[in-house]
Amino acid sequence: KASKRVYFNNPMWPGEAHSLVVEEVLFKAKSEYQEVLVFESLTYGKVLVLDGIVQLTEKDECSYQEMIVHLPLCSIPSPKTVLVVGGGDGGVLREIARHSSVEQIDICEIDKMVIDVSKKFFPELAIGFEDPRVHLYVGDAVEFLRNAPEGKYDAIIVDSSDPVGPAQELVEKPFFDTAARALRPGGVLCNMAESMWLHTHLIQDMISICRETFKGSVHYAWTSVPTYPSGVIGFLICSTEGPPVDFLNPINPIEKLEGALKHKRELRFYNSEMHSAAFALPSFLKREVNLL
Ligand SMILES: NCCCCCc1nc2ccccc2[nH]1
Repeated sequence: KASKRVYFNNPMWPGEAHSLVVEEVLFKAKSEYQEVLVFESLTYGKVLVLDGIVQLTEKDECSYQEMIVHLPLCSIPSPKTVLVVGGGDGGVLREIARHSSVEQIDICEIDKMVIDVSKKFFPELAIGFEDPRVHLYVGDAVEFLRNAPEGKYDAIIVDSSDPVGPAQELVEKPFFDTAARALRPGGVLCNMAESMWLHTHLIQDMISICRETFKGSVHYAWTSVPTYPSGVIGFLICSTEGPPVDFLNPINPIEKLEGALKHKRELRFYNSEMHSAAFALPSFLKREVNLL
């Protein structure tokens, strides 16, 4: 069976391309917001692509999903209310469900097709929607947050796609202002924050906005995702003014997480050493972005 190769060229990574061998295309359609593609790859399992950008593969999604959730949630004592912006594939919900202190998980995803496609093709991620603490809102997160009660959330996780489509508004100041207002004092925000190799200007812009909006602390952390061009993705992690948050030394030890397993799947990437290491930054990045 001849398999073909797909090449991912994109203005987000000019001058380079990432490619994967395709065994079989499983789904391809245009939603109200973006093109949604799912295919079986030769070596990374099933792959979810939105507007030509790989969002996740079965093989390496654990790196992104576990780090974007446990870096913030393991940094605050017993998180209870969490909001997910984006995250329609369900992987972030699956990871939040490991925290037994969490009582309510709101998720605001704009594109229903992403949810339906994940439930059909990525059951090991969409399992996150089965947790009884999850409340799903399909709509625009800026609108959702404008109507959210002040100080409602302990943590907000922004699992967005790139700011070149429906997620454009999730890197702009109004969004950060509404997120800060919806967080309790000492609450934490964790956003997907692109690649240190490719997007230091965008990272700097986000940091500048967050330094104004979040009077607690602002940190950049990163992880390895082989199927993201440049091989890494970063996270911008902020806390509002209030009880200080020490992101570099997780207070919720990993044992508590393992113990809270609801769905019998062990952590494949996150642990407390990877947590602390994620905040270690290369010298060029420390020079190019003002993190302290
Ligand atoms: N919603 C999951 C995160 C999606 C991130 C996708 C992504 N991965 C990238 C790698 C390099 C440049 C831009 C990128 N955008």
